[in-house]
Amino acid sequence: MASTNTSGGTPIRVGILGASGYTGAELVRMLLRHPNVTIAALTAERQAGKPIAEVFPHLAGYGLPDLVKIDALDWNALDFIFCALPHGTTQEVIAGLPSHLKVVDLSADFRLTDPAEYAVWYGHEHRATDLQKEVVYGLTEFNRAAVATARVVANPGCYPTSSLLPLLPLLSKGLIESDRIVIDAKSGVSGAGRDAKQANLFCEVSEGFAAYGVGHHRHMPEIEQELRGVAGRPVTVSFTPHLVPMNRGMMATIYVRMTDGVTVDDLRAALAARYADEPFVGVTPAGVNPATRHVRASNHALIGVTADRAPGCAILVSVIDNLVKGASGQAIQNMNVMMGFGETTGIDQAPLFP
Ligand SMILES: NC(=O)C1=CN([C@@H]2O[C@H](COP(=O)(O)OP(=O)(O)OC[C@H]3O[C@@H](n4cnc5c(N)ncnc54)[C@H](OP(=O)(O)O)[C@@H]3O)[C@@H](O)[C@H]2O)C=CC1
Ligand SMILES: CC(=O)N[C@@H](CCC(=O)OP(=O)(O)O)C(=O)O
Repeated sequence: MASTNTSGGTPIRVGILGASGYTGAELVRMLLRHPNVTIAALTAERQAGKPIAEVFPHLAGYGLPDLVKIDALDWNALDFIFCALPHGTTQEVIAGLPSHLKVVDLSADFRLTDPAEYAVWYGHEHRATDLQKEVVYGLTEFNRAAVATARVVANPGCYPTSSLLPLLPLLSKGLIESDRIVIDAKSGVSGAGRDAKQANLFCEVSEGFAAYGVGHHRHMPEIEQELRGVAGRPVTVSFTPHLVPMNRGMMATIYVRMTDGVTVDDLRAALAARYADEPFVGVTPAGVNPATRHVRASNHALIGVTADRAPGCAILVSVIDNLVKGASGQAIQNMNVMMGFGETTGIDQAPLFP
């Protein structure tokens, strides 16, 4: 039941570092149906030595390699690496890889281009500043050309992905003010990873929901970095994430002030035009707002635009699946671009509904 190559070419040999985590499992699930890929190596830390089916029973029967420690890998037997390790553990690992390997890093370790800003938000010095200079930020729809020639791509965070997809086109066209952006975001609990933490226990997350990282979440500088790039000046956002009692899914409800003379219909038309040729990003019709279940387990993003009662203001509702477009799906999308495969290959599943 391993993946079969229908393209005629030799499949590339892929290694997944952190395969015993949630994003690692999603990479395996989707890559199993990718015709240009052979899953050649899977790593874990505490779970090393086990068959992956022991850690994830849903992945039994696919002929997958066992989980091993990173230092047991033969890099010469691999062509491409997905790095799905916790942030802070990744910089030295990727900096130490032989140069024939292309890499998509799902962690936050290479997303901030300024190491000084990284040190402020992540609490330690950046450990691979030379490599940082060549890493490309992989919000695919906005960086396709640079991703195509990159050796190492930093996959965006889930909150930044859901926030930037609606905001970048509107800000770059001068349709919204850059100083009045409020992002109220919600994530499913899988966003916190599979590691056991008290805050993620059933009794802590069920039957209620909570804000966290209020006023200081580390995705703020990532969002602001990318908005600054299109605005041409510093942008400060108000961003509050919430943990909601569902396994997967993410919604960013974004409040913006339109520039003088701009209407909500202008915003919707600009987003629809920007994404008309994009396979994974859609804009809902007037009066329709997207829900997380409309993109569940898919690489799709959906954006709704509605007038606010406050004059001159609009509300953008943006949904993704945090584990797919917010992580593993976008990582495969980036691999497809880096390797010259069809961009939707292996990730063209329709959303799972209900
Ligand atoms: N979950 C999400 O929705 C998203 C996650 N991300 C990012 O992707 C990365 C992976 O996230 P996720 O899959 O949720 O994390 P998990 O906690 O579920 O998995 C982490 C993986 O890394 C391994 N690992 C942990 N510590 C080390 C170490 N010191 N050395 C080597 N391997 C180690 C774990 O192995 P073991 O199980 O053996 O301990 C496990 O395989 C993170 O950087 C995360 O921030 C990005 C976007 C969204
Ligand atoms: C629910 C939850 O805890 N979510 C994570 C974000 C997941 C993600 O995208 O984080 P990285 O930047 O680490 O890749 C958080 O808030 O830290």
